[in-house]
Amino acid sequence: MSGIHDFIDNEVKNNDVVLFMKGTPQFPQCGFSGQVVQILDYVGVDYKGINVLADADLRQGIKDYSNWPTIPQLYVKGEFIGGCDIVREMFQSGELKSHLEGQGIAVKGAA
Ligand SMILES: N[C@@H](CCC(=O)N[C@@H](CS)C(=O)NCC(=O)O)C(=O)O
Ligand code: FES
Repeated sequence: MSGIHDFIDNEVKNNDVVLFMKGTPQFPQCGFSGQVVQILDYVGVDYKGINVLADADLRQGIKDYSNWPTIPQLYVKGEFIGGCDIVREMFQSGELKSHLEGQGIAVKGAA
């Protein structure tokens, strides 16, 4: 358990934008994860996708780490942002882009 916690901790602290998801950015294996992939790609931000389906301990571990019951989960600069609903709302309001820019993270897309 602490091994998974440390793995997650390292990933979210060493990558500006991390998406814990089902499947990969190239091949999402759930519509909720796929929606966040589409949004991040549209915004044009670089991110690391981590497939929780590859590891049952990781799938549970990220829920414990974030105290959030579902996948996907988006992290920006080590901070938990939310799941699909929250990311979509932030995207629609423009808050996602402004939050990324406020953190000094490049956004290259039209949004
Ligand atoms: N309303 C959620 C949708 C995500 C969701 O419901 N995920 C479910 C189905 S993919 C989940 O992760 N269930 C626990 C699991 O599969 O481990 C959100 O905003 O992210
Ligand atoms: S895997 Fe069935 S809803 Fe996500």
